Amino acid sequence: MQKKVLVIEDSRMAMNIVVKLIEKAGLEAVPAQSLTEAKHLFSHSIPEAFLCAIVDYSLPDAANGQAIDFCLDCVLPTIVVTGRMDYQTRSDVLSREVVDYIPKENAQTYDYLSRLLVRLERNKHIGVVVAGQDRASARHMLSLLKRHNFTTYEVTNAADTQQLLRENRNIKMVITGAEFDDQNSTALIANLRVDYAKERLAIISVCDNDNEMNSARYIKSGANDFLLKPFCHEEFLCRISQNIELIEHVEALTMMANTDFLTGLFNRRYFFDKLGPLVSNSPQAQALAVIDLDFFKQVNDTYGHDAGDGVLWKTSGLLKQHFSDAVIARFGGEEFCIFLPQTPPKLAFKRLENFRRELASTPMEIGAHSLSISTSIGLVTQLSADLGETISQADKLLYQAKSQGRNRIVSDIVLPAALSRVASC
Ligand SMILES: Nc1nc2c(ncn2[C@@H]2O[C@H](COP(=O)(O)OP(=O)(O)OP(=O)(O)O)[C@@H](O)[C@H]2O)c(=O)[nH]1
Repeated sequence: MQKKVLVIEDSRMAMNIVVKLIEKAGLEAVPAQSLTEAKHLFSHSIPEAFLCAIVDYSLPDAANGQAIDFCLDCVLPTIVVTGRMDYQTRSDVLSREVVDYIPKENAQTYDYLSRLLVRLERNKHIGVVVAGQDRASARHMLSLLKRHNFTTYEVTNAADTQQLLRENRNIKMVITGAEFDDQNSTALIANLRVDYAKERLAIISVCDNDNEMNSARYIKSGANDFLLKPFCHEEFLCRISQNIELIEHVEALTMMANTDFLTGLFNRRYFFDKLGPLVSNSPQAQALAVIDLDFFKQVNDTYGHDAGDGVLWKTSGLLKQHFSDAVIARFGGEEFCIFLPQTPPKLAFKRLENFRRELASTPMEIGAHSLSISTSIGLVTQLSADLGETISQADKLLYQAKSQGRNRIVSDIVLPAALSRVASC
């Protein structure tokens, strides 16, 4: 369900901008020009439907932040956007449990707000561990993180930190302090780095301001960033968000580098990187197949390149359906490669045969056309320790499948006649 954002703002211009940002973030704006209108709208809504509220500090019927209190009483994560930039207003806003305080200073204000909205939705799926902090600091940090929708964990010793990371793949950040029961902070950071690269897990060290050497020690032990105590609410959250955003950028780039844009399947390079070591360690009980669409050039020539793309996309979808436990890659053009882990030869053949039959017997609806598509498959069940060699062997078997008439599997296993017969489609 599309989440809603309550906006309480009396300036028509600011309202228009904020509503556009909300819609751009894929959310639904519920605009109110006064506190009274907001109360009315909210009382007629389902509270759980709201992601957050964006509130002007000063409104005609709520001059001193009463709209903020209303939203907080409704347990709405509240972002305050205001033209008032004086110290008193800022302290007054930040003394409440708001998500953030954003002064309307320039166009960047709205850019920041836009990123914050995206973050609030995404942060729900991101875990942050607060480790080795004194009670008061831990409580303060956890409260700030929860307001930003992060999933939070608190630990007091290094062993629990490592255990938590092993059990929760959603954790992308550890905020370490110096108050560990079993290990010092630099030792924990160095140990975490053995298993988690900087691009996978951000470690932020929070250190006391009384020792200028601490920050450098933590960074040299592997921390991504540090914060000196005492820090302010905004600085803490800006550092957290920037480090999380950096990890997400690297994840997105890695994804782009490893996948095929059209089908979303892995590409050839990733297939070799991931499977090369795996296959060389234990080539037994694995199967690998190269799958190639038949007469695909004719599809392009007859129906156009876009229709060809549609066929590739739909074929990939069917592959994902049939082989959700396998590693599937698009090797290029109309050729796919699939690695089936822990699959005995006959089962591998049967599963590929089911796929081949379904593809060949189900006309593919592409635009106004209904196309018959078939595949030829080369299957290897006795894998060599060298992945490249196995793929060449699968290619040779695929070539045989093509030259024997296409729409069939040729494998390195001896099968009963009934199974190896060409399916009539
Ligand atoms: N639409 C589309 N076509 C592609 C893409 N990549 C390669 N092709 C086309 O795929 C076709 C492959 O043709 P061929 O290698 O002759 O293979 P084929 O027609 O399937 O013939 P056989 O494999 O012998 O059955 C060529 O026309 C390429 O231009 C792509 O990403 N999208």
